Amino acid sequence: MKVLILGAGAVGGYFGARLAEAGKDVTFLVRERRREQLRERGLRVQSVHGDIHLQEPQLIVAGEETGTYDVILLSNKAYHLSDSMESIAPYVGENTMILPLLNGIAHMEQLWERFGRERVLGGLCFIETTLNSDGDVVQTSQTHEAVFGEWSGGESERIHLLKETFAGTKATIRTSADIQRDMWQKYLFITTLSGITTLMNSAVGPIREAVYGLELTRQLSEESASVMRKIGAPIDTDIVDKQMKIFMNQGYGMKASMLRDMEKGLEVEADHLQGYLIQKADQLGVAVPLLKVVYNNLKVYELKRAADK
Ligand SMILES: NC(=O)C1=CN([C@@H]2O[C@H](COP(=O)(O)OP(=O)(O)OC[C@H]3O[C@@H](n4cnc5c(N)ncnc54)[C@H](OP(=O)(O)O)[C@@H]3O)[C@@H](O)[C@H]2O)C=CC1
Ligand SMILES: CC(C)(CO)C(=O)C(=O)O
Repeated sequence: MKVLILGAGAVGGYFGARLAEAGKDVTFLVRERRREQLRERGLRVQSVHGDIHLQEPQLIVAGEETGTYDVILLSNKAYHLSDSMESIAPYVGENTMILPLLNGIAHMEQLWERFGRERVLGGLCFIETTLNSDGDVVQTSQTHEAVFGEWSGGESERIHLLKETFAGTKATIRTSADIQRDMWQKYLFITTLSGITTLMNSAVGPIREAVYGLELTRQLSEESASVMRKIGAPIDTDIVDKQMKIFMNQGYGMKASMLRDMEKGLEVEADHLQGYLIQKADQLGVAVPLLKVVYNNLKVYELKRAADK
């Protein structure tokens, strides 16, 4: 199978390098500046699971003619979705599968609208990874998992083929028969984790220790879960309890990628994650006061960032 990865950033660079390391036919669709950097340094990954150095990763920029691909992994940030969809469009054929690894859920509707529901799989990833100042991927904790499946559930023939394609890769790339639930639950987890760590400007350890840290984290999770339930999202009844346990088990220095991006002065996915849920909450009459504090904090960051430019 021919695999195209949109973006060679923290997530796409990591999983793409792992696939290439395993000998899969992987091409990265990147922008000009990233292509120059990757041509100069190669694609380097520093990882707790072993480093990788791809000296000459296969690279294209949008518009180059290569024909279509069997599967396209999307690993852009949500605020680059429109551009990313335009960039991949020439490489999408009749049977191409589009597998998004973005956090959140709102991108699914945009992808369905642009490419048709049939082509778009559900997907997500659990990984803590970032780019350093040289553009190398730095992956720092044990989990390095990507999950995919048919949005409508079950395991189809094409999902089976994709699973075989990804087999033998030194990362956990697995299927889910209920990817909708997995995506909503990951959305709940990341909305809470990115919300509380950016609001407190801290990794999870000090938040857990501070006087109201756990209470506020739970409140945030419960607010988002109540919106999701009102929407009819398929989340487990005890999901908040389960995710609080996961929160307790994270390493002391664990941070959401959104906080790492803020620390670097980069754009954040506030509208895509917290903003989307607040919009739904307001439409459905669900009170989400703490979620609004979190979102407002991100909006203040965005305003200050724009003023500093
Ligand atoms: N980092 C993490 O630990 C995790 C992130 N996620 C989620 O994964 C998604 C990706 O995050 P992450 O990898 O951190 O983000 P990064 O910013 O590190 O990477 C995104 C990449 O997409 C590229 N890109 C954007 N638009 C285009 C385009 N039109 N053509 C080609 N390349 C493009 C960017 O290229 P350029 O360099 O040119 O800007 C960039 O390299 C987000 O939704 C995030 O929330 C999920 C789990 C963990
Ligand atoms: C919580 C985590 C690290 C899990 O993959 C994540 O999705 C993020 O920080 O963006």
